[in-house]
Amino acid sequence: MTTFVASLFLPHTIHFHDLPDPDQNPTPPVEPRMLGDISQSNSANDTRSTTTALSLLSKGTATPPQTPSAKEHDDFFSQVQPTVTDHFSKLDPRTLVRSDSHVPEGGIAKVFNQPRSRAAAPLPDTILEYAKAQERAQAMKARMGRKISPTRSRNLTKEHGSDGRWASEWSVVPAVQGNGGLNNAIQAAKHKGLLTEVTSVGTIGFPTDVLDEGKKMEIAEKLESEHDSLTVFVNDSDLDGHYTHYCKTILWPVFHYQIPDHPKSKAYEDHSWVFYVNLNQAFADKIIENYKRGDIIWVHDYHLCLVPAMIRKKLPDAQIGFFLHTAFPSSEVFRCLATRKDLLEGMLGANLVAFQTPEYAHHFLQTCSRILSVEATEDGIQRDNQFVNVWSFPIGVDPPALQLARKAPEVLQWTKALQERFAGKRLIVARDKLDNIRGVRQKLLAFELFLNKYPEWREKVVLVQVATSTTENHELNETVSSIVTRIEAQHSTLAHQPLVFLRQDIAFSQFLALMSVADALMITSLREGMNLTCHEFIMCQDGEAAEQKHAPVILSEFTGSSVVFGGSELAVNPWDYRQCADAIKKALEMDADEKARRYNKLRDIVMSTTGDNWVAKLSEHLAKVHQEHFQRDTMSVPRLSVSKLSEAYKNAGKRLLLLDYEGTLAPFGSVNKTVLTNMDRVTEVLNDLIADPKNHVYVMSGRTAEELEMLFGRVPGIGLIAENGCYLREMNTDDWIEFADEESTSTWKAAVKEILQYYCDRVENSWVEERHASLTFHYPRATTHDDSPNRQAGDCASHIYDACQNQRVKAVPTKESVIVEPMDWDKGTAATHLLKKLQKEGPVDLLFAAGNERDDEVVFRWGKELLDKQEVRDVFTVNVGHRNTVAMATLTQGTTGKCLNDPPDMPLLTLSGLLNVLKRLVKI
Ligand SMILES: O=P(O)(O)OC[C@H]1O[C@H](O[C@H]2O[C@H](CO)[C@@H](O)[C@H](O)[C@H]2O)[C@H](O)[C@@H](O)[C@@H]1O
Repeated sequence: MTTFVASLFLPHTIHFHDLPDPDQNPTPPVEPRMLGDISQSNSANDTRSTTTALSLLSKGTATPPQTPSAKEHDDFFSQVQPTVTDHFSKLDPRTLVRSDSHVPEGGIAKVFNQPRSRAAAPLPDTILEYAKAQERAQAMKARMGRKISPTRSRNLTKEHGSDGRWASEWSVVPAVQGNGGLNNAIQAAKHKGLLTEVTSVGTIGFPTDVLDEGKKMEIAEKLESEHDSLTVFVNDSDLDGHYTHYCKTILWPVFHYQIPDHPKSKAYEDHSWVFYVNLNQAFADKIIENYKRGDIIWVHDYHLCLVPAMIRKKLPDAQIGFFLHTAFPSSEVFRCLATRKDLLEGMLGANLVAFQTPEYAHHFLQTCSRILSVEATEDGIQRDNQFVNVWSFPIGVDPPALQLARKAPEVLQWTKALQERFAGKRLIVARDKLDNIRGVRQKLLAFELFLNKYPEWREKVVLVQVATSTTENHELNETVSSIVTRIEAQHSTLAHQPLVFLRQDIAFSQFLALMSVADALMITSLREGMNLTCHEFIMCQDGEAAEQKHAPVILSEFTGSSVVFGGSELAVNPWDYRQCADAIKKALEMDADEKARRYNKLRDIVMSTTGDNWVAKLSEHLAKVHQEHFQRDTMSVPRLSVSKLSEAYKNAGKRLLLLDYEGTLAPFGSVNKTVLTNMDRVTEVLNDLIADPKNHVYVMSGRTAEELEMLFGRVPGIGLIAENGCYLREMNTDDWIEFADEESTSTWKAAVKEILQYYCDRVENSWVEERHASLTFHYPRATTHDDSPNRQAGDCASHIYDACQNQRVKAVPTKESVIVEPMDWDKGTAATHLLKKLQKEGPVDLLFAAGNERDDEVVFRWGKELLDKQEVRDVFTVNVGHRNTVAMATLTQGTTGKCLNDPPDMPLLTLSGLLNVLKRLVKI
């Protein structure tokens, strides 16, 4: 059994040994070498706008430490680009990487010798132009009349200028980009034996059009055989259009609450969607091609939202999990995406959609409810024929591997060097990507305010901010540069420079050392899925190296980590500069006891919320829900075996028959009309059934007790379950048992009525139907094309879901209506009540339940449980017809005793087919 772990970038990539063309790749290729080997200065612009400790050293009074060498020491502060090996721990065999792996500015080709994109750039500006280009391409393809063969493609590559530079030696190296946190978690789980056969699925992270098919195959084979990795190759346009365009300019900002409202933004009609679709399809195809029955598929992050549904289409029974590592925004933000429905539908192809925090999961549920008008429960999304579980469980780091990595000689050397360098100063540290989401600008402004507000600290504190960047964001760069310059101009003295702003990444060993010597960490992301840098910081503060500093963590309340830390951090709102400035002061002035108290809690959390535990819990949960889904599905797949049913019926001493009314015994009618159809046949069958004293026959319905009494007045003595289980009239009695408590019903009804009235005022022809224990919002649609009432209904359901969370009511969107009813009572609870009572007088041997709607499924599931627990010898559940589609009515059989997989002896039945079955039974 293989577990596929699909993530945009594989944990490994390729480094070509050939020297690149200096015009294309200005940086020389990087072979693995020791720390500090490369000395590379910044661009003029960067040097102008950043402060470095190198300059600090030249101005300052501090003596450079002797170990590591002065050159190495200078390298740290002169923004040296780390080498390949610097990104990884040199001690840990699991290739521990930094959780938050950042691609260096200028792209991955700065680190490895790799080809550049051959995508035709720039992409067309508008959808219209894009469509025309597509048409032209299609026409050309049609004219050519055949697919390009690999040989032909090789020739084309030559014709198009491949100079063979990518044809010779290459080696597999650990990737710098990608989700380091995910890779570490998988490694840790493998190490612990929680996962055995894992196959990574991903791209090698660079454009491959220039490589010929043979080379691609060679690479794919090596990665598969030596690194358990399946390589997804897409063309350069798809890779670039997917990642740089759709992911980075649209999804990433929106998932982090940034709606591009710039007038020139094309975010909402961006043609790059097609590339997103193509790349997702390539991932799905690769997995489908390699899948074997029983395998498990995990799809990771926002780059691959469509993959679950694409796989589900081809592999209906596969066990698929989707984990979103980033934040998931509120529905108000998500609904701005033009492709919102496709993205949600894509994720809902999974059995389990999981998030870092309950808040993101809640947003997702609410968004599905509003945008897709589906029923959202606490546990997931109910769709017509499928339930998708929604869950949250936070990722973590790998503490043992980090502890080991910290013991590397370089880390210890750097720790010592930094301690000496900053002796007598208090150090606030941070490492963030320089993009609009990580709040570096806000942090600098808060730090500036701190220096202005608390002058007594000016000479004593240093903020070391490592700011890495993946994309060129001139506007942000300029803003940040001007703040850095201002702080420097205002607060630097001959003897002291309060800000060290490093515009490039540092090596992993330097990072670990920096985290170890710090007096506080400051993270001010405006939104972030988790932020594992905080977790790494906490591990680095552990033990001797940190001299038990127990340094506090100043952390944005908008990160998943803040939720996990539960208040032991110093939580800040990054937009509130005053609060952030005060938090810096608090961190620096915190007494030892408070520091230790907070630190110990944080340490316990990080030690228990680990990456391997995250893998284990997600795997467990996925297996559980997949099994549940499978059971639900098998309930309605096999057809009813009438011979088996007849046999069981004959042998039963006591039988319980639960028959749904509308859509099962009789067709659906108008909601206003009580008498829907000629009831003669139904009445006759029911009277025959209750004439047998072995039979306990109940009709279940959403209708009120009064309506049911009227409808079944000609079947005296029949049992009735009204309002979907809130009321019960036992057989041969006149009294109704009222399960729903009147007082709490009137309380929630008052609240819900107000909400429904709001929607009634906005949706034409809508109205509210009141029953004793439920309220239904009806919104007959004027035309089938008009989606707005559906949207209003989705909003209405999610509004109720949010407003009435403590009132134990659920809002269920159905066709042209939203039903609001109690959570605690349903047809299943009424049936349980009945069965218990009957069992007091001896066993019930046969349960026969027939229904057609979702509210009948609780009874089907309950029946299955009874059978599993052997509480009832034979259970037959019958699902009549397609939901809400009487014309298509079929009869299928669900959970049965011994005949789950029996061959069908009743192929297709209409509603009246059920009556025929019942008639046949009474004749036995
Ligand atoms: O920048 P991308 O290549 O698009 O990747 C997105 C980020 O992925 C990783 O971060 C995400 O996962 C982390 C672990 O679950 C989580 O802590 C973080 O909040 C998520 O955004 C990766 O660590 C980042 O470098 C990437 O930017």
